[in-house]
Amino acid sequence: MPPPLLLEGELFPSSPGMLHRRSRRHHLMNRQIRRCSASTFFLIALTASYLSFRSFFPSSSSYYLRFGYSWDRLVRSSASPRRDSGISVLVTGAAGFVGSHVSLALKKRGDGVVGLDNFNDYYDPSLKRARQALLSQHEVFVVDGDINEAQLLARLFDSAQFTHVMHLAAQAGVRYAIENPHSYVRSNLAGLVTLLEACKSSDPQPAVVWASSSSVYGLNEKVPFSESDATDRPASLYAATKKAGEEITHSYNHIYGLSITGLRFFTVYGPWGRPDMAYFSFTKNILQGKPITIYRGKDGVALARDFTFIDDIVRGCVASLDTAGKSTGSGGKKTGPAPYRIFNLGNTSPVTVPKLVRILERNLKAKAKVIAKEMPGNGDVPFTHANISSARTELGYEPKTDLESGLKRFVKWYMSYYGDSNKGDTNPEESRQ
Ligand SMILES: O=C(O)[C@H]1O[C@H](OP(=O)(O)OP(=O)(O)OC[C@H]2O[C@@H](n3ccc(=O)[nH]c3=O)[C@H](O)[C@@H]2O)[C@H](O)[C@@H](O)[C@@H]1O
Repeated sequence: MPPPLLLEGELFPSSPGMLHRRSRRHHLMNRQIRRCSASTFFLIALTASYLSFRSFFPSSSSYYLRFGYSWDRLVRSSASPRRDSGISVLVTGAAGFVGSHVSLALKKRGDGVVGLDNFNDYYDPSLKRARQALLSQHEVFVVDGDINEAQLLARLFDSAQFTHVMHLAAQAGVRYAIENPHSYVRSNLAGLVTLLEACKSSDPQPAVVWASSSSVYGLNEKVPFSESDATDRPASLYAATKKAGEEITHSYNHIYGLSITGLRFFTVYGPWGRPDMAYFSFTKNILQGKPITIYRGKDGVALARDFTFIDDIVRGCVASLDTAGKSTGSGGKKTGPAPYRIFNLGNTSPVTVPKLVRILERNLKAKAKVIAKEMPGNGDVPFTHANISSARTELGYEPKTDLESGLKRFVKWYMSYYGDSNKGDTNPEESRQ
């Protein structure tokens, strides 16, 4: 194949002058090509080393977003108390129902608060984002992360000196365990242990207050339920994981000197509540003219719950933080005994589910279309009733809100949040009702 014309002319010039000029041009071009190759090589090498540097981190951009200078600054500033002798609290599940309320209450009285939440889609995550937005208005920083991320927890404890951890992140819901048992193991067992490991290794160790559940009483028939009652007959996997949590926290208290307070919440309800709970989904269905199912116990007996209003629960949580003794461990070793406490936080006045529906009907000015069904054997218990003497004595806990006034406040919030647009339709738990 003949060589290209231009090249032929360069190699066999028609005149010496031309040869000279062409040879200089040729020389210059060669130099440019060499320079080009060198810079191309340099660029390739640079890109390669950048890429291999990036691969050290799970995701470089999220790494910098999470652990960059401004992330640290946000964590530190959010964790700093604004009052003398204020406490500094890491609240897990901060975008959840109880977590968001407790975070706000602490921040409002001048304590430092950093939230942690994985924003999972067990129920409508947009409600969790709305709670986060509210917290952000009050300068509470909520970190997007999971309690199973040991590296993240270690970094949080490095960035701020938390005096307390309010552990509320969990897989909630009694009946959903039939559908997704592993999410209970992941959050309520594995996540709990990862969090306790971080607490035990932190120096100084924080005091831990965490959410257990009234469901640990399971098939207990002695009423009202007292903390000293047997809790060895759970009726659901959810209850079993909460009971296991009480044992797990006990072992961390015993071995590492972590100060532990477990709170057995009794069916908490109120504004910004959880859409998977009966009072919430009943409200939505009544407004939409859809039927609701009311379960009945043996021989048609109405089921009852010791429904407890969120503000009362918040007071109990804050009092638990305030009275929690210090952890005694250091460098992963206990230096003396630390407090281990368990309290019922209930309302002490159980109300039947049909009565709950009647109160909702009055507040919503609408009639419920009721389907009555026998309670399915999927983890439910017929009734709950809290003895709160211990919480009264040790925490000064005194519930102030009856179901009538609490539901009134819930309905007011529901109407202002959703309007009558029935926005609740987008909730994933819809399919679970
Ligand atoms: O106190 C607790 O420890 C627990 O309280 C609630 O669990 P639960 O009391 O079962 O609350 P709901 O799911 O709101 O049910 C309340 C009552 O309504 C009944 N119900 C529920 C749903 C339904 O469609 N129909 C119905 O009659 C239930 O059987 C129950 O008696 C929470 O969902 C748990 O996360 C929490 O740990």
